[in-house]
Amino acid sequence: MTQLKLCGIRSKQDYDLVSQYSEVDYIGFIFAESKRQVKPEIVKQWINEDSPASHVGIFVNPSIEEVLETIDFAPIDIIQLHGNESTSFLHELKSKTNIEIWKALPHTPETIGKMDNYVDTVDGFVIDTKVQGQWGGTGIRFDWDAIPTYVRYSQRMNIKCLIAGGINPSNVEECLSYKPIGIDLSSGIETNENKDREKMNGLIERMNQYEHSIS
Ligand SMILES: O=C(O)c1ccccc1N[C@@H]1O[C@H](COP(=O)(O)O)[C@@H](O)[C@H]1O
Repeated sequence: MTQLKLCGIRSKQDYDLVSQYSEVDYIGFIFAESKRQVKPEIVKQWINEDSPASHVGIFVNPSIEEVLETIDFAPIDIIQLHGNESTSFLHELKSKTNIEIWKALPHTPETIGKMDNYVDTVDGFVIDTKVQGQWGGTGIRFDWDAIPTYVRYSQRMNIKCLIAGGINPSNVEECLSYKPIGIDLSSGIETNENKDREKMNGLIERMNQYEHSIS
């Protein structure tokens, strides 16, 4: 089954809702400046450490100290970097944390070249839509005809790659038809800034329907 990451958890209620679905592989928290920003000491109170899902912390151009302080508080399994972080920063971060690091990159004609720069340093990629002045969580999709290129690259390099940006219950089957390794959603499962049970049910139902239709 396609890997599933749900991101931008803002409350215990959001966390408990998304944790109910066995299909969820990753649960993400935004520690960067955003309407979805959460504090590590609060996140620590929400996380169930026995959860089968991995917990992902999202940062944008953080300092090493900021990441270390955050993961000291909150039991985070994966660091996702959504800014302009350099490979030397990533090396240093890896040596100081020794946990999985994913690099988020905006989809552009140059993205594969950028992945080449990072591939030996990171454990995974997230490809998101490029939106001027925003780092992520935009609810806007990119041209999904590009997905197979990212899939081929990540299979060749044996590295994880999730597709993000504007995926929602209404278009998830179309997205899955491009055969991504994993998908990452935030806005698409929200209503009035909360994760929405109906949208979650719709998402999982359609993902399961798609999987059955190809099996
Ligand atoms: O969601 C945010 O507020 C956010 C802020 C800063 C960096 C990344 C952010 N979210 C990431 O965006 C995609 C999901 O986007 P969408 O809302 O589904 O279009 C995902 O990678 C989040 O980690």
